Amino acid sequence: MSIQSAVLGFPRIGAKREVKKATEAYWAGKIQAAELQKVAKEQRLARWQTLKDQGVDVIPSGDFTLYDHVLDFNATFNIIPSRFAQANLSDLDRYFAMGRGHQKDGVDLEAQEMQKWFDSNYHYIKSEVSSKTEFKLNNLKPVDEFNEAKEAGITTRPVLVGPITALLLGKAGRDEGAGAASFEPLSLLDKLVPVYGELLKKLEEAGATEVQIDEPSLVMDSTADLGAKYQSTFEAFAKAAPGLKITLATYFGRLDKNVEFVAKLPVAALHIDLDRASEQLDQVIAAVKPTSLKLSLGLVSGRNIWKNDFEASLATAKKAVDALGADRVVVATSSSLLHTPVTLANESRLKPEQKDWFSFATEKAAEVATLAKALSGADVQAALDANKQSIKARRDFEKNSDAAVRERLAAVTPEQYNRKSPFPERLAAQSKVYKLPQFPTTTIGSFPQTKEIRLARSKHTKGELSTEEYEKFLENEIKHAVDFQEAIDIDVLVHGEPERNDMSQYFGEQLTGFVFTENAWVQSYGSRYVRPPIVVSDVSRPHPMTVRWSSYAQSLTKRPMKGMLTGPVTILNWSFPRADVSKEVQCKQLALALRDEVIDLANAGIFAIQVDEPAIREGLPLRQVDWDGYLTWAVDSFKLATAGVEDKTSVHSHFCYSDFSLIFEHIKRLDCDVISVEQSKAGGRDLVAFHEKGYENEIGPGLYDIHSPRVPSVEEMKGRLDAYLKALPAQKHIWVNPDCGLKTRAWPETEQSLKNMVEVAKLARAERPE
Ligand SMILES: Nc1nc2c(c(=O)[nH]1)N[C@@H](CNc1ccc(C(=O)N[C@@H](CCC(=O)N[C@@H](CCC(=O)N[C@@H](CCC(=O)O)C(=O)O)C(=O)O)C(=O)O)cc1)CN2
Ligand code: MET
Ligand SMILES: [Zn+2]
Repeated sequence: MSIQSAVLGFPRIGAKREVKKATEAYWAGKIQAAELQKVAKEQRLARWQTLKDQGVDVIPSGDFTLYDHVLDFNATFNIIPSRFAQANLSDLDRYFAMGRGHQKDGVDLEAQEMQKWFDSNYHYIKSEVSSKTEFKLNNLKPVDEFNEAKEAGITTRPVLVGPITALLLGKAGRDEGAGAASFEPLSLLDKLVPVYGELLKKLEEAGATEVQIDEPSLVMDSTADLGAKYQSTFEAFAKAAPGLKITLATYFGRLDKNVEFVAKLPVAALHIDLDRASEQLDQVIAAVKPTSLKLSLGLVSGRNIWKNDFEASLATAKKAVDALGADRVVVATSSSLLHTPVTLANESRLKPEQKDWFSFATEKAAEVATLAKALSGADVQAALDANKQSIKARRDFEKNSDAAVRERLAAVTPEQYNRKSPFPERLAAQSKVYKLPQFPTTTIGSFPQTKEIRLARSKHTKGELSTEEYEKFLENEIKHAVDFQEAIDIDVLVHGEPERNDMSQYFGEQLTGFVFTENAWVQSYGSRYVRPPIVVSDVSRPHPMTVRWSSYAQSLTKRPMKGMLTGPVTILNWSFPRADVSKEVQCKQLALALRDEVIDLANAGIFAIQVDEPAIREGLPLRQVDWDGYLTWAVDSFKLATAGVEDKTSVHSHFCYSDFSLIFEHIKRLDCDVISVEQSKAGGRDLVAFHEKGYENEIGPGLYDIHSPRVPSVEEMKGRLDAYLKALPAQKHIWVNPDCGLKTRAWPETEQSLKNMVEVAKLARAERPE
């Protein structure tokens, strides 16, 4: 009996970022839709061929996307808010408009809200549903892509977002009007299921024998009471397409008690994540044993880049084989591989001994295939031996540690976690340094990362531009940003971050203990990708990282300059962490490195220092019982990084991606002088908690969405500010700022948007004199 290997999903960006380049060229009007579709097709074929070449048995289809797979789901099932449905746009432009907004030829559409995909740095587009949503098959993308693969000679397993997860991830849209606050997206399940069943039927008719339905929500507390809904849903699917074998995929965490109802569902196989939650294996085996379910073992991580330890994986798999029999076991990736880079093959600068520690998506596909072959009794001894050697070499390296870093961390005292005085005293001390107006205006840090900036950096990396020339270039950029902010009358300035390729990678590149890559891009949202640095050993700061740029910027102006750092939790969450040391230790090592930087900035005369922690919320464990453990070390790390300065220095932080109400007490414990939060798409939803819990420190709720090129009008932002003021009636100190940094924007829209924003602050000051 041979055991099958399966890959749950593969990166869709292309090994050389082909999809980014083509979509951006299309948006810029440089290529036509047909050219874009041609690139998309080439990429789909290349992905299938890669997986086939690596020896994978079960190859996914339908997981390719030009923007986001949840947006694809919405387009297929006609979850299209009326403002998009009514717009005079092609289907493709309507699709992109839903993801990124549209402002052209008199059409002005705000993008839909983005949200983090579970605990990852991937963002999906949040569906807007309402009682007016009419599910129907608006397109047949999953069937078309299945057919496309079939024509290329590859039989695939189509992948679909599960209906319950899809609805749980959505929200009541504007079309619901006044009833939106009480509208439950899940109430639409009964209407969605028959249409979903129709799609399954069409896949079956097209010749599919299997389908993968992703229900990652099953690893969250929110599904504990949904057993009956899952049961009726999957019963309906079994009826709609009786010939289709369904693999119900769960990932990113453990099923816990949900496994009791999940094991009874009328599906063919259950997939579990043994990378994130290996502890669930015994419980799951016990639950599925009496049934006829197959168990798909998620052994090869879809979330990190470490080479799989074959010996450990095979031991785990044997446990399942012994309990269930070989015919009921599948070996798979833990989740889709979209969170990992495409291939190690394009990394030429990693030292060979380091390269040998890693596996990216293509290499992971080969790992799954090898594991399945090993379990099926095929002769893969050479591969097993090579793997054993690599793992041993890594373990040997991991024995090294930096004594100075370890000793410093061990010697940290409780006082080092806290500012010297409480907020009101700090505020008094800070007001003596700079007297800011009411509704002070600021931005979140970055200004447009133009083509010129990227080109200069790329030339500098390649040695075509000297360090002196590059730094002169950056100074000019900073000067331009400072002059602009003064000209439009911003109160607290930033230097604009032109020197950074990415807010976490930039720090990773300057700290000891990280390695970084050349082409290892991972999709963050739409056409925006990141190259997460990799933590391989103890972390320390060999030299100041940002002081030079902030000091230069401050030298250009009398207005207060805000220094700009990425916080320890965010650097860690946006890196690939090492696996041999706890995240807490890695985070606190980062915190100590940043603490020195914060103190250096203050000593250089920087008045305000913003330490961004946009990823603190995303790293929140998926099960609530695990929250306190994480939040304790995460918040402590931020405090350790920031509390070393005197009262007169203003510590800011910034958070994007809403839903802070859940972790509000911990946000409070950060004890920032000022925090800015993304809020424009959430319409003030998160501010309720700040009011109800009596938050006293200063807040800057974002006035406009920066992910979209559209320019918000004064009226629009003034309306938003008024709504925020209503939600925060007792709050004395409200800042006026955008939702997030402006790096993905171009200058023309940035100039106009910020001018409008300053106008809004001035209107508000006139209405509420001090
Ligand atoms: N890590 C991370 N996660 C995050 C964020 C973030 O800023 N960083 N922000 C939130 C939203 N996510 C985002 C993710 C990426 C980008 C983004 O702008 N990415 C850039 C790449 C940034 C980068 O690393 N740029 C490098 C390399 C740029 C490049 O493509 N260079 C060219 C050469 C220059 C040229 O000719 O243009 C090349 O290599 O071919 C640089 O500036 O140096 C992109 O996709 O375009 C923005 C937001 C949440 N998660
Ligand atoms: C994703 S949070 C971004 C914060 C950063 N300071 C910026 O302005 O780009
Ligand atoms: Zn942000």
